[in-house]
Amino acid sequence: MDSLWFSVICGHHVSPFTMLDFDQSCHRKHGFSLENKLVFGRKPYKQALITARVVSPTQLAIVPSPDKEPVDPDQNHVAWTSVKQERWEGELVVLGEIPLWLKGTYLRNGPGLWHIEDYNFRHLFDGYATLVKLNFEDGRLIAGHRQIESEAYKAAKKNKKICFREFSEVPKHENFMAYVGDLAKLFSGSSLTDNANTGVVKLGDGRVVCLTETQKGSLVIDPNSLETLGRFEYSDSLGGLIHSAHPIVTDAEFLTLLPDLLKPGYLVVRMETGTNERKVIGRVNCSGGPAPGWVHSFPVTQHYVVVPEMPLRYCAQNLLRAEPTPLYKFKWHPQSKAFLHVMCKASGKVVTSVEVPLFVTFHFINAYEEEDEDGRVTSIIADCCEHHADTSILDQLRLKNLRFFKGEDVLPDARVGRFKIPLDGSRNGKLEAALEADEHGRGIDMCSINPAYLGKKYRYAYACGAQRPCHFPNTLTKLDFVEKKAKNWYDEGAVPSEPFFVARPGATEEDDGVVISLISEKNGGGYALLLDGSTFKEIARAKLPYGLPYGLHGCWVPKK
Ligand SMILES: CC1=C[C@H](O/C=C(C)\C=C\C2=C(C)CCCC2(C)C)OC1=O
Ligand SMILES: CC(/C=C/C=O)=C\C=C/O
Ligand SMILES: [Fe+2]
Repeated sequence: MDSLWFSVICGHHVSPFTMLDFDQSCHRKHGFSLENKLVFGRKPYKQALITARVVSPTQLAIVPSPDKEPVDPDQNHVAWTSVKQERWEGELVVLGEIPLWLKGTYLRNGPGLWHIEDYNFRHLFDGYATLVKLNFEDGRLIAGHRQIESEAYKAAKKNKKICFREFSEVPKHENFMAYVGDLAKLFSGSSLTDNANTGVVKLGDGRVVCLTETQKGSLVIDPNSLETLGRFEYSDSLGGLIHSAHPIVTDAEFLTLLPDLLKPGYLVVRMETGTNERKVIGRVNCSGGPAPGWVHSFPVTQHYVVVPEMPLRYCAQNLLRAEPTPLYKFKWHPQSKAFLHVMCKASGKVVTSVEVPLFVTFHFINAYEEEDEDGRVTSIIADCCEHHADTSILDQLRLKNLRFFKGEDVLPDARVGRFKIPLDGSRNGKLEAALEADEHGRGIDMCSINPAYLGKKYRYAYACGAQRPCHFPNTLTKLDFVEKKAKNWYDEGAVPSEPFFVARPGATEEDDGVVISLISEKNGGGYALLLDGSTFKEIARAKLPYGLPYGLHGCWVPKK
């Protein structure tokens, strides 16, 4: 318990206060002292200019980290180190200015705890979910983080071992019969994880849901307390075990894809806001391969859903294995080719399926329709963070690789892949870079756009790029698809998470707003960063009491 952070005393608010006041009141009320451990104020550190909401440390279920004292700082970057404790909340000191119009909560989800007892997980995606919040109001910022209480997480803590199948980790079986029993449970889905560690979305009715690739890993949370409220139960009988981890969510609906591993294809489904019932829009049959391609995400236009069929396909044999394969639950099938299918949202009809060059992507950025002079849709443009049809990025995201950086340039190249899908019956689509990849250091992933441009012609995207040499995307980049230029933000040794764009209410320009990112620093620290959406210059930053692990995707919950 060498460096625990308490989010301070119970039942009262003190703001602003000096460390001395704080320490004394803490001692008076609770009989413990913080011994200058709050080092996140402005210098001198004895003045911790925070407002503390008060949680007794005895109420915190503390998860001690097994990590030993840092030997080599490169191997112990806080981005890849388990979160220090289960939860924390407090006000941060803001340097710069938070726009007064920014009122609401940014939530970010991600895998933040990569060990149980002394067993260390292997892959970034295995970690138990850590939810982070940044609550902005009146230029002030209250931050917090909390572990998501999935069944998988609770069972692991209780039994001191992994109890469900994670991305690459599988529970260890005591004997062969236990293994066979577990396989049976795999088919029913009961052995699959509900560790909702990938994203978080705000539904049109206000419910906030954390998600992962398993359907059972859809968990409702309270965006203020970050408490896990329970499972989001899909009330339909569509079944299936997996879905896209990135549904398209608007105020009106929730669209997602349900891969069908038995009869290779995908169901395109829609859940109307205010309901828990998904209804089938239509079905796409795969054009190649023994199984559907992995659909981590997919794009939509105003009238169409684009269903990607990557040659990186789900693999039933690999699903059954106890030890991870180089491609985990997937298999690379270049001979099966790659396709994009376009489904009309209104009719559920597949209007075209085109073969495209082989590709690998986690994240589609956006898509839109191109029209001729008579307003007829002639083609669809779909953009994604494309890894040059190379699956090695999956291996690069093993914790062993992320924790080892000796200055070598090992991040595989990536580009903004721009697909052009003709709607004139042609059988082939094109794939080209939307801009010179050197503009963003030949690394690109973790993207966001102005949500008002979802499915529409757009000019800007925000993402993580690369400043070489590096082993992981280490810049924030603003992409301009008209000028074909990028603006880059970089802080040496820092690992920034997905830049998230929030539009200024009433804005008319696409990039009028702010970009939020959480930064994990090389010295173990961390801060929340706000960039101007237009100039891409820093407007504010606020240091966290300690650096947080890397996180994946976020959402914005505006203040009501
Ligand atoms: C990316 C990304 C992956 C990750 O996924 C987590 C899980 C638990 C995935 C599990 C599975 C597959 C990837 C393939 C099919 C089977 C199944 C076991 C459901 O979180 C991420 O962000
Ligand atoms: C971290 C990442 C993918 C996350 C998926 O949700 C990719 C990083 C580099 O491309
Ligand atoms: Fe993702």
